[in-house]
Amino acid sequence: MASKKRTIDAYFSIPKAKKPRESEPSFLDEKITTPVIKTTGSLINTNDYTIKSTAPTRIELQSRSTHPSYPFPIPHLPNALETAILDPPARVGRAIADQPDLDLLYFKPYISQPAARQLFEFLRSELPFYRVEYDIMRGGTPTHIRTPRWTTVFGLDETARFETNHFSAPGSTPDPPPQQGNVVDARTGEPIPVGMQSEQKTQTGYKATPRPIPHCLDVLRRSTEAATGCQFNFCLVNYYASGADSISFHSDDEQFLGPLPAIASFSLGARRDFLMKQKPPKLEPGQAGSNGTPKGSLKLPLGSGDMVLMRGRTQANWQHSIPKRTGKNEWDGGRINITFRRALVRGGTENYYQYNVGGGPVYKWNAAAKEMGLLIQALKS
Ligand SMILES: O=C(O)CCC(=O)C(=O)O
Ligand SMILES: [Fe+2]
Repeated sequence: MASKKRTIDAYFSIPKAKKPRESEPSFLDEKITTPVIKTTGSLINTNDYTIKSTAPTRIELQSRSTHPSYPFPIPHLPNALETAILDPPARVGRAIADQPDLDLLYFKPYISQPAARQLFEFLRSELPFYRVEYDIMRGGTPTHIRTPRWTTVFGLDETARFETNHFSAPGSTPDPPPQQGNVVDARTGEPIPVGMQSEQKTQTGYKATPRPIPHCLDVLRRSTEAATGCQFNFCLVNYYASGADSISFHSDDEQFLGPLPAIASFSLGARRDFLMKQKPPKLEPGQAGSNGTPKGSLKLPLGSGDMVLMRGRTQANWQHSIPKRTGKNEWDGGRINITFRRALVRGGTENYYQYNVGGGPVYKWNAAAKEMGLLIQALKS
């Protein structure tokens, strides 16, 4: 999925919504069953993610990230977990660069096992999730795609920032991020409208309604920046409820990330295989024959707490995927993937919200039913 060549002007304007990442035929996507929506189950947060010895105090529970763009407030991490995450990585990263254009740094693990388990339970319980659907043309045929995993996203590209008012709530953790408000131009500080409907209006504002990275994920973002020397302004979260959830081969090579993007990718929960394969070599114009067979490949069985930094020429030359798992491996208790990225221009913000939040309903983990439930129905019950 190499990006098409674009002019500089096009590069700095809002691109048309890019490609969906899924390349499975639609019948595969349709096989993903709609989650059974429980109207009786309560979605009130029971904090079932806590490990007994580090149960949050009442004060900790009062500390939450709030923002008009959030469907509900998102609690801060329990103090002990926050401290564990702010510690330097449990192991130094191992460079993997033994194949052409491959440049990885593999922390195995980055987060210790108990902290990774607790973070998994916390994020699954506390974040809003979406099952995004969209229509595309595939080989000339209109195709409906149902993203085969749960997704959510937070962040804003480099051209803008969230206005800060430096208010910190009583009982907040020692180093709270300032309360974050309106979206403003990074250079001028002028307010930028969000949630714009018409194409014309999106020249001045965002179609998307960007969400600030909540404190619980910002702690990990800051730790990752310190450990890698890279900067990140976006946080994408995938939840693979079982082996039936997946992500097909793709590259995160969008132009809005710039030419050599660094992407930090965390795994929490069940172990899943992360497959990488080299892109087929490009043909010179006029060159006859097939594209040739890509030679390079790699399999990393990512465990809870592991982090892979993909950098340099990796996205330009390699694809990656989390394939489905069937049979006895299918019911694995679930896996969360968190990626930190740096989007340079507005097109990145529009793309990420379109494909990771979309226009459908909000879901939240239902601890009693042990599945995602529709938020709106749970609140009514
Ligand atoms: O779940 C993973 O490890 C990979 C996720 C991924 O490739 C993506 O979100 O772009
Ligand atoms: Fe990816």
